[in-house]
Amino acid sequence: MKPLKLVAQPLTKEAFTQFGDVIEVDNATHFSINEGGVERYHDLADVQIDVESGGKAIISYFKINEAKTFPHSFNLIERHPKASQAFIPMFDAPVVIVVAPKGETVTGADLKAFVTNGKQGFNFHTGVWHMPLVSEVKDRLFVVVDRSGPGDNCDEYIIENETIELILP
Ligand SMILES: NC(=O)N[C@@H](O)C(=O)O
Ligand code: NI
Repeated sequence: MKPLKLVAQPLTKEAFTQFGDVIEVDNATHFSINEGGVERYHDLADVQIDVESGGKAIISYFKINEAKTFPHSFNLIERHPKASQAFIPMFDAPVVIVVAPKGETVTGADLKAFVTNGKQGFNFHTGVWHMPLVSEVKDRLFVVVDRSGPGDNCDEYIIENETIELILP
């Protein structure tokens, strides 16, 4: 079967709107605090949590235990039906992500790959399909803002009958 080759496009707020938020200082609302000693880049992402059903926002670190080789073949994607999930890299290097619009089925044609500019994080909105985090470099660290609480918050989906290859730009 001919693989579907996914080539990442640059991550921009405009291109990512239907999937979530881009976390970056460029063009962000910002103001001086602490008597001018600190600049606050304010309200960069919409943290969506199902507090009404017992969910709460948590902050975690994700550390890459296993570097992936690229092109990276995958066919499993996932979504979080109860909350958003933000990733903030603790390093200055591009990160490749793959998303697909909300919905009950996904095909390879629905997938979009993005690559950060090395100074961006990203926040998947509730229910947005995404490839689980991968990196070509071991030990990279990410701050992750997502949810803990009752019930399952991770739906997995296998894209059938397609071989998808994610290519590093
Ligand atoms: N499983 C988990 O917490 N991580 C995934 O949700 C992911 O998007 O990497
Ligand atoms: Ni996830």
